[in-house]
Amino acid sequence: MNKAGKAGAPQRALGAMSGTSLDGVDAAVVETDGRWILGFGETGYRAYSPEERAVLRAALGQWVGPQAEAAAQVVDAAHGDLLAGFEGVDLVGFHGQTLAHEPRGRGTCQVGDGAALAQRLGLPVVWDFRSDDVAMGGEGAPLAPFFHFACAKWIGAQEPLCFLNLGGVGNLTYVDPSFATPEEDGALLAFDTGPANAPVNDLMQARRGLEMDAGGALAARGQVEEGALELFLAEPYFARMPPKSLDRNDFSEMIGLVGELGDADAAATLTAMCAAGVVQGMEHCPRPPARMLVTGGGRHNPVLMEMLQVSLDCPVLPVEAVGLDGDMLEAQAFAFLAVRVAYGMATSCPGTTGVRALVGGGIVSRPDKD
Ligand SMILES: Nc1ncnc2c1ncn2[C@@H]1O[C@H](COP(=O)(O)OP(=O)(O)OP(=O)(O)O)[C@@H](O)[C@H]1O
Ligand SMILES: CC(=O)N[C@H]1[C@@H]2OC[C@@H](O2)[C@@H](O)[C@@H]1O[C@H](C)C(=O)O
Repeated sequence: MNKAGKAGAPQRALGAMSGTSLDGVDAAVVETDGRWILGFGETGYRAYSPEERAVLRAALGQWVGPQAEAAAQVVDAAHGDLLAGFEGVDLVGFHGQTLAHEPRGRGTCQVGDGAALAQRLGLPVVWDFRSDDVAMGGEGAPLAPFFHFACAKWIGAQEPLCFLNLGGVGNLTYVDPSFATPEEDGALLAFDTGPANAPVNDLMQARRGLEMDAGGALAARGQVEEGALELFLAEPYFARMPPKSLDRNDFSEMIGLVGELGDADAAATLTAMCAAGVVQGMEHCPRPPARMLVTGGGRHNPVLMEMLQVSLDCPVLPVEAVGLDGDMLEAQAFAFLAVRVAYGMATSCPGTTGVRALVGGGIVSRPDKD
């Protein structure tokens, strides 16, 4: 891998992400030369059916075997359906679905066959973005930070700022836009903040048979149990210096901390845990950011957004405040990263994943000509 690769001709890249909440596949087009965002294009979404979701859920934590293979088939079919509907695309960035993530142990596992997708779409497909980073001593996640750097430039940011993604897991990127490139030491710091929506979703599923606490309505009626919150923050993960990353189910026992509480208090406490992980994480930022731009489904939860706002000294805003699309930022990130991989440019650095040196992960699969 030539990590010193340079930006090239503009490409229209289509990125696709199947996130930890297992709701469906997001896809989005980005025009980029690998360094700058030149424009945003069409977006799309393909929800998983309840049956497909059950197959994916059953495979979480599986590295190989029939359940992982069944999950891979679901992922391949859903991506094939969704991505075939896009036109005028030069290449595809295919994240796949993370089933297991243990960067200091067995590695990282995203299912989905990029070579088969390249045949089906008749386009080059970049995939397996995380493995090289892990092999080089990195966390393999988060990978969106290089795209966040480009977003900061796109919106004309002059002051350091944070991007916060609140999906199943939370991840934070501190960007200093005074640097010219994301690879420079100090331009980026990134890490997973802790569980975000996953524990609340699990609670809603277990107690009410619902997917989520829509609008934070249940949490809004509850009281935060401070003792449980303290126990949560005593987890060694929070004292670890970043970069650091999590698997979706790393904090699944959190639900046990609220086991004795009523539904509303339990929802309020799990929501507060998500916010507290972020607030704790902010201590690692080299300078206070001028604003925090929030992406991912958690930005739709006003209780969570308010908990963040009261604890942080900067404005906490959905990314829509600066004209970005908070439902598509991750898919756009993998479009952008695909072009960087194609041009031999780095996709992570010591500040984003803790990798030893700059690394450009990813496999490029091209369709057969005949
Ligand atoms: N209106 C809403 N009210 C409350 N919570 C919401 C709302 N909309 C979405 N969410 C939360 O956001 C979650 C989905 O977030 P998102 O789509 O960003 O996850 P993801 O991309 O799968 O996760 P990750 O970024 O961890 O891979 C839902 O499962 C839910 O918990
Ligand atoms: C191993 C893995 O798939 N991690 C995801 C997950 O979902 C959110 C958080 O945990 C982040 O670390 C990462 O995704 C984003 C897109 C990233 O790599 O930047």
